[in-house]
Amino acid sequence: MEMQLPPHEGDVLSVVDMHTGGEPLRIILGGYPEVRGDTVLSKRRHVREHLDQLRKVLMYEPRGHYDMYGALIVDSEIPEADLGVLFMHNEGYSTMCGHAVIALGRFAVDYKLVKEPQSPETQVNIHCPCGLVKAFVEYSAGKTGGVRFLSVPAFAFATDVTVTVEGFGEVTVDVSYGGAFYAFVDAQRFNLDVTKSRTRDLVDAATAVTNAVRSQVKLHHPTSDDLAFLYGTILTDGKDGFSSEPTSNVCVFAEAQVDRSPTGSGVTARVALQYHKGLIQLNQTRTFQSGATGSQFTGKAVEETRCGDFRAVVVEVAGRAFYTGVSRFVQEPDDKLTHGFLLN
Ligand SMILES: O=C(O)[C@H]1NCC[C@@H]1O
Repeated sequence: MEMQLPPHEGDVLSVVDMHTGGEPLRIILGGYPEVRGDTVLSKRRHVREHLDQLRKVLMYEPRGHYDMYGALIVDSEIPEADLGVLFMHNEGYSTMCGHAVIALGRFAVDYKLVKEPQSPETQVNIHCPCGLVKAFVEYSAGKTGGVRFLSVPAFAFATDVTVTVEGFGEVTVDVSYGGAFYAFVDAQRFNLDVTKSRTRDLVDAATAVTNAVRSQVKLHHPTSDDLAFLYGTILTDGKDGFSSEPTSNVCVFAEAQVDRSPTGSGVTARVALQYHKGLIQLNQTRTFQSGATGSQFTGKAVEETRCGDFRAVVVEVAGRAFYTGVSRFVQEPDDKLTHGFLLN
């Protein structure tokens, strides 16, 4: 039977679904109104203020779920960018997303958003809200594969900051930036293990840390105030010294959303932190494993740079994304739940 659209009213939202290390990415192909704004950052403000109901339609139940993640492709004001992108999740709009860049790199080549793919790698310049991210997509015999990307300058913002965390007392955290700001804590501080503990316990501890840092530490970013907020907390296994063994972490971001992947922007921030502490050298590759699914990314600092007054590094992260399907979503006017809902 041929697929036909059911009864509906209004625009049909069409998407391609992928996952990177288990973390979903819903790439929006059509159905969105024009996103106004001269820059990718101002487009991010525009969708937040004027089109947020569409985020809920696509991210929330019944079409999505609590931990759904999305990407909306937009025009970029940077001439060398192949595409601009806005990221969305259960609470709003992120400034950087590594798992999405890994998926979008493949998608951009497969859906011909770049001219003339090159073997063995095709470069795709993706303008994220945090800045230009260069992705390199494996390409041979017409097929796309793994993706590595060079992120925006990443830096340790503050180390050994003590905050008072509700339910846990004083906790010492590091705060680092990898396109978004994260707090980092060894899960042992909460008697938890990122690979074995219940997800709910990891989420509770990480969320308490996020709330504490958000209210007690003032963040700033040298290039834009839009970037100066804490995106989430990453609990680690504490294995930050260089080793050829993988190190595990779990990222809890936005509104207690759990990343299934090792978190590309988190790996970027964690590598910057390890480099800042003298625990790794340039070009020493580490493997980062998701405590949630066991999926892996690699990460290394490849170059020293600056970001305003911060000593920063360019970090390369690599991983693999897969397609899971395509969908067309419709709405019916008498459906009271059409705008989406979440269960807490
Ligand atoms: O890989 C990343 O960077 C992202 N995954 C979900 C949370 C982060 O934005």
